[in-house]
Amino acid sequence: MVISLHNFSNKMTAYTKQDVLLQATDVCLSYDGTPILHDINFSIRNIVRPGVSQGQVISLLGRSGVGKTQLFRLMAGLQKPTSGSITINGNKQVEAGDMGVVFQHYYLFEWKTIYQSLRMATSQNPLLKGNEKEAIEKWAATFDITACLHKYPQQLSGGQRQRASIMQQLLKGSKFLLFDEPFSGLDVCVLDKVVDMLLQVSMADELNTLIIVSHDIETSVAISDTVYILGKEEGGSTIKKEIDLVERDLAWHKDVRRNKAFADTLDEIKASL
Ligand SMILES: Nc1ncnc2c1ncn2[C@@H]1O[C@H](COP(=O)(O)OP(=O)(O)OP(=O)(O)O)[C@@H](O)[C@H]1O
Repeated sequence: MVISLHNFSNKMTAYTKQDVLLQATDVCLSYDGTPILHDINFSIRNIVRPGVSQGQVISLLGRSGVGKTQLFRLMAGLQKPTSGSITINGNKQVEAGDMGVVFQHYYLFEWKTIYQSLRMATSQNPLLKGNEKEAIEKWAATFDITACLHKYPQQLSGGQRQRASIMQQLLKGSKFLLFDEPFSGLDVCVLDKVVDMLLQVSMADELNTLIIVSHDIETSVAISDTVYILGKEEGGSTIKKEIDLVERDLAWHKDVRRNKAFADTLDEIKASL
């Protein structure tokens, strides 16, 4: 069923939301009886656009200390909720390794060249069997790090390390990619490149699902289709608001920041933090 039609720049954009890719159900987390997260419920669905390989981009926003990192860790399978569940692809409880996780301090093996690290990543992906080298070279060209492949991480800039780190997760074959503060500490030009790169990754496969935890509200909203706002309540933090940016015709437009509705949405988000 087609949910909605949008008219932008004379182009009609039809889309449907189909299978649930990730489901959080009644998730609670406490430490020594102190509630941190409470009653977290949301589902991420596969967005399907005719003729476009459209992945999903979700941002998780909230004030400092609200519990974003804790929810990130639960989604990454690095920690179990005290109660409730997070499942992917039907009914599979998420476990460490199911998701590609790109930490803020890009984790690469310091004693291996970038190529060696990436080669290790490809060995975990049966779909690349026999084409590992080609896959590495293709993504390296896309991410503009071909010249870095035979260097060690300490010989790379922060931006190059970040791109290598994202490639590492992509080559493992993870459809879910979790990003912890991907925009922090980047200069404006590099930030634009990272945004472009994330959009390319999201559109590389219809099932690619990027989940971004960030303090940079404007950049996050500009590239997302959905925003979740985590807010504090008596019994722990919970999702206080979900904003469907596709419904608002604010997703998938390069110049969205010039749109008045975009500015209004930023104001709305800031007011609800
Ligand atoms: N191991 C732990 N034991 C007890 N409390 C913890 C533990 N880890 C985190 N917390 C608490 O959980 C709450 C949420 O922390 P979290 O790091 O998820 O916040 P955040 O939203 O990511 O903050 P920031 O934006 O500042 O990184 C905080 O009150 C923190 O003190």
